[in-house]
Amino acid sequence: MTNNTDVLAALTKILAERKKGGDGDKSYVASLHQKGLNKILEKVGEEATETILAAKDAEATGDTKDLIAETADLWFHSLVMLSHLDESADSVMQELARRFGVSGHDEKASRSQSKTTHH
Ligand SMILES: N=c1c2ncn([C@@H]3O[C@H](COP(=O)(O)OP(=O)(O)OP(=O)(O)O)[C@@H](O)[C@H]3O)c2ncn1[C@@H]1O[C@H](COP(=O)(O)O)[C@@H](O)[C@H]1O
Repeated sequence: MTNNTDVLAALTKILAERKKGGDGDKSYVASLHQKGLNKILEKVGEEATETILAAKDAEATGDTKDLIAETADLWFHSLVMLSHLDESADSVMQELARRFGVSGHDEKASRSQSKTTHH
């Protein structure tokens, strides 16, 4: 795999295929779908915690190797979660594209403004 965007697209395709079917003994992703959403969410939570611990270690040691591996685990399991709910990375990329260039502070202010308008 040469291009980072290709990896995401290829992985998205494999994840969709695994969701349609697959032998849980041979495929980790198929086994997660068979175990169900709670198991997938448990993995997302576990990998999020491991990512946080790795980030603290990276700050202390300057070594980011484990941080990169744990973040990859977290992203991967988040993609399985999206796929389980018939969503994909593409929707998340579209949401990030929509937000692109809008300051986080401005976006938050517009959220509270629309809340007051609705009340
Ligand atoms: N990117 C990944 C990927 N990243 C992490 N993992 C797996 O995620 C699992 C989670 O790691 P853990 O250490 O938490 O595993 P564990 O302790 O055995 O898990 P539990 O028993 O506690 O649930 C490991 O088995 C890893 O191998 C992945 N498994 C698959 N992929 C991709 O998904 C594709 C489809 O995979 P299969 O469905 O297995 O063919 C592969 O070709 C890869 O591209």
